[in-house]
This record gives sequence, C-alpha cells and structure tokens, in this order.
Amino acid sequence: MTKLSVNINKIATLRNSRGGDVPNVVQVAKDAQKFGAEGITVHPRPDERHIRYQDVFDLRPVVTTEFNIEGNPIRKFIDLVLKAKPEQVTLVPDAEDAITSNAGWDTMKHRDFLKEVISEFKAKGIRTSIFVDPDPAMVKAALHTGTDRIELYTEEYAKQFAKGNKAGIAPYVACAEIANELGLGINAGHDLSLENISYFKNKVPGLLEVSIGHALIAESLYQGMEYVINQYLSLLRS
Ligand SMILES: CC(=O)[C@@H](O)[C@H](O)COP(=O)(O)O
Ligand SMILES: NCC(=O)COP(=O)(O)O
Repeated sequence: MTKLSVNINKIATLRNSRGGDVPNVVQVAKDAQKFGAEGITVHPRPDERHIRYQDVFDLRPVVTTEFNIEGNPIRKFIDLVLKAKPEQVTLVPDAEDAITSNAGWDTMKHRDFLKEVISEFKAKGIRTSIFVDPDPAMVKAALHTGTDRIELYTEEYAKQFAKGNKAGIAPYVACAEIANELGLGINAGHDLSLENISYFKNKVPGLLEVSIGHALIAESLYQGMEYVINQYLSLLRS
C-alpha cells in the first residue's frame, strides 16, 4: 500500500503572508491525520519563508503518524533534524533561492557527502531518503550512499501527464524496478495531484509513499469553498 504524507508547507506560507497564526500549522497537522493522512511532511528552507524551524519542534509531538522532514543538509538543517528526531528525513539538493525543489541529487558526484550525512541520521534511528531524478544511473549510485529510500522527483511526470503524454511514466517505472532489485525503498513527490496520482501509483511498482502539498492544498481550497461560502451566506441571512 502507498502511504500519503501531506506536505503542509503551503499552510505555513498562507500563515506567514498575514502574520499571526491563521491557519495554525499544528492544528492542520492534527486534522490532516484525523482525516486519514498517514504522514506529515515539512520542508523548512534556510530563509524560513514557509515552515519555520520552531514549527518543526511544535509539530513533533502532534505528528503521531510519520514525520518526514525534507531539506538540503546544511549544518543547521542536520542539527534541526537530529534534535527533532522525525521518522524520516528526505535530503533535497535545493539552492537557497530556489522557489521550490528543482533537481535531484547527483548521487555519484555527492556520494561521499551523502554517505557521511546519511550515517549521521541513521545512527540516531532516523530513516533516510534522497531526492533523485528518474535516472537509472542516479538510482544505482544511490545504493552506495547507504540510504534506505529514494524519493523520485515527479515534476517531469506531472508535466508530461498534463500534456496527455502517458509515456512520461516510463523512466519512473524503470527506476522503480532497479530500486526494487537493489532493495531501496521508493517514495515519490512533487506536483502529484488528484489528476495524476492514480496512473502513477498503478504503474510504479513498490511505491511506498507519496508526499503531496501544493496540489492537495489547492484542491482542498476548491473543494471546500462552496461549503464555506454557504456557511457565510446562511449567517448573513439569519
Ligand atoms: C522535495 C520536493 O519535491 C518539494 O516539492 C517540496 O518539499 C515542496 O517544497 P515547497 O513547498 O517549498 O515548494
Ligand atoms: N516531496 C514532495 C512534497 O513534499 C510535495 O511536493 P508538492 O506536492 O508541494 O509539489
């Protein structure tokens, strides 16, 4: 079964846009789990423009499913993760000024660095995953970093699917088959949505977990809007 981890970065972005504490990320994490989410994902960036480092500590005690912290393993991030002790850390090679994650690791070039960081997390009992492009060479080399899992970067799949090109799934299937053979667990994420998730999940063998944020929060807004507008109208007319 593929687990759903809900990425709540966008909730923090909305909160930060106004100051104050609405919406409250801790409450959203509690509710998401109450509604069935099997994990909560956060991706604190160095500028803390959405999830703040303090949010991670506030969330830790309320995440009773699986806490997945994503980020570039700069020292500050490593220390945060070691202190918060999530169930999983996902390493992402994102630049400080990137709007969102835009590439996977070069697992050959950064093998020694990844190996060192991964062993630090694993020594504390934290499961590790590394974000990779759907490139067989990168998946094969991921094995030598000692990581438990890979996270397949799905932006290209989502782009191709939106254009009606279902063949865009092929590199993901090939990489998943390699990962399964090597005994690497498979996660996936980025731009997955209600439209493209079924096809992905049905085609990619051994998919353990997806983390979804941007589309899931947008879809929740759309699907909840009619109900909320009606509540306002009924209050205004009573
Ligand atoms: C690792 C990844 O794929 C990202 O999608 C991510 O975690 C989302 O980050 P933002 O919310 O900052 O776009
Ligand atoms: N790891 C991917 C993730 O957490 C969510 O990415 P997105 O759905 O916000 O694109």
